[in-house]
Amino acid sequence: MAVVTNTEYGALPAVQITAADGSQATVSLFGAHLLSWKTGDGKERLFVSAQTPLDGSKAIRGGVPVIFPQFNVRGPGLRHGFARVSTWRLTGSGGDGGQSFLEFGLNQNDLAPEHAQAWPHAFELTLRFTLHGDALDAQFTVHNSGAQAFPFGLALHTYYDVGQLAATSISGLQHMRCTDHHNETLTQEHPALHFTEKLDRLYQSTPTLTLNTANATLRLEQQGFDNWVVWNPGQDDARALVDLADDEYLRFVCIEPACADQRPLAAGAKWTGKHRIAAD
Ligand SMILES: O=P(O)(O)OC[C@H]1O[C@H](O)[C@H](O)[C@@H](O)[C@@H]1O
Repeated sequence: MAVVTNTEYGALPAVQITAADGSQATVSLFGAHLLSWKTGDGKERLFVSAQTPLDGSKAIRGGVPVIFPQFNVRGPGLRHGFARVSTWRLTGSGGDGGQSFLEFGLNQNDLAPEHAQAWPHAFELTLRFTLHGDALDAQFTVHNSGAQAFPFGLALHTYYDVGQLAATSISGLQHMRCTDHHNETLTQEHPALHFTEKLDRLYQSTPTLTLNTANATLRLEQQGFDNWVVWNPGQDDARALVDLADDEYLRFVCIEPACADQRPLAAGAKWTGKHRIAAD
């Protein structure tokens, strides 16, 4: 049986689930933010900055920030949206038979007044994390519970602990077109994407990618998302981020299933995206 406990991460109330095989996930209610995912061997798979505030004053730098209702500045509202700075509800937990889950919900009644005013729509977000052997599944649903369509963008902005950036690469993007941070469109020629400088790229989605690090291979799968975003700030941008130590950029990459451009959701409709991260 899975064991679910209430805990704290920094000053943030969090929920921890431990599966029968010892794999474990810790999620703060602030942002429904996955802060730690350990596989059954005890290995931490996610990166969290040592400099990030953990008191709800700011979005958390690391783990899996939930981005909604807009990606970055691709919309009229708050950069990367309000979901990562809102307090969600735990709506379910439990599991057996090798599947242990935590589920979180957020709707318009949970929002701070300034966010509800800036984005005046009725909605219900559901995010379920499931531990499944050496894999973690995230299922993200957006329900338009109002009477009018609304536009949205989103992402699961996952920070992977890669140990050494220089020994890290991503395969599965060869021949894919992408847009970089200069807004230039290019085609990736090499089979593997390496990190030798700042990288901020938006690719069209593919069903599967592989993240290769010095110590691990992770297989990333998605269904329902439009894009993969790949980000590492590089040395100069890392220095400018107050919630990241100067050399921490050498320890993580973000690989994010996303719907970066705003898309409409009709009244009563639901969008669902699925993401699986499987360790070898
Ligand atoms: O600093 P944040 O608001 O968390 O954004 C962090 C990063 O998110 C995404 O990966 C974007 O592609 C980057 O351009 C951005 O810098």
